[in-house]
Amino acid sequence: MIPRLDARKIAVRDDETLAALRQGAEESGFLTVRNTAITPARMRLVLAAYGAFFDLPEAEKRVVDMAATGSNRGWGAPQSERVDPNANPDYKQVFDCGFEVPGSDLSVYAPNLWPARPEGFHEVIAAYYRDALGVAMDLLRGIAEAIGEERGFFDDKFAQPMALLRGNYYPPRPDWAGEMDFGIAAHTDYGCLTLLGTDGVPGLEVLTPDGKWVAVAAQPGEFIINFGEMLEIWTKGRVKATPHRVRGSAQERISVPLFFNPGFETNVAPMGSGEVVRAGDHLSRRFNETYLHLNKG
Ligand SMILES: O=C(O)CCC(=O)C(=O)O
Ligand SMILES: [Fe+2]
Repeated sequence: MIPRLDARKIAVRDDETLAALRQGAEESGFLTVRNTAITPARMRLVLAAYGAFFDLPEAEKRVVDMAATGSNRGWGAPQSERVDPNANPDYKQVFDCGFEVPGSDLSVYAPNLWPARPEGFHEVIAAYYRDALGVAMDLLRGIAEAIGEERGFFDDKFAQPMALLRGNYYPPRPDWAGEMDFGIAAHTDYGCLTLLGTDGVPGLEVLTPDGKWVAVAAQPGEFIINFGEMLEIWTKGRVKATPHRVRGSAQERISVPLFFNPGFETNVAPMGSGEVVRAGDHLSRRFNETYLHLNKG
């Protein structure tokens, strides 16, 4: 149901692989990709860096708490985000970093907040951010082709991507957790494409068209790819933004999504509609709805 692809075959435009890529984008809204430029060993290093950060005493994480800022850079405490208004705030913790545009007063391009420890965290994560952007862009070129656009259709729109890299830490599912409590509650991602690395522990569940939640797992080095609201709007519903969630289990878990979003001014209105929906407005609205410290309502 969820296509499992080889990035090397996407690169050489293997017909069968491109057909599976299209099917993943247009039907389930999820697929997996292995053999990208990011090796399993590299991914384990990144997961270990996030793990060491989340292990720090809370007081140290508070130094880079995004709640003290007007943007989403740094640490997000448990219950700091509510992605589903019908569920309780998520029990996960996060660390977010993103694309910086020096001098910009847009919060989506705000400066990153880096913790002093663990040693090497900034270097490991920033280097991964850079390389993951390249992998995501390559996948998006494949998607452009799969939906009948020029291969370079998205290139200029992603020159200053509002790309957000997140480390998610899910502790073992708390014993107080009830029906309305999730590691991350049901949601669709807000942007275009999400490149998700995980430590291999199961937990992600994806909603199928017939209303069933199915588990999707991948080992470090294999990525789960899904698509977000902007790309669904932009492609007139051709590419699917599929709901997903993590309830959590007795095993702790780390996942690392890169949310790959175009530049602020990019028009993501349905292609050819003549309407205007600025990517930055959509993303800012969704951030304001879901991060409790940005919630003005
Ligand atoms: O942890 C996962 O597998 C999914 C995380 C997720 O959906 C998100 O951060 O948007
Ligand atoms: Fe998500």
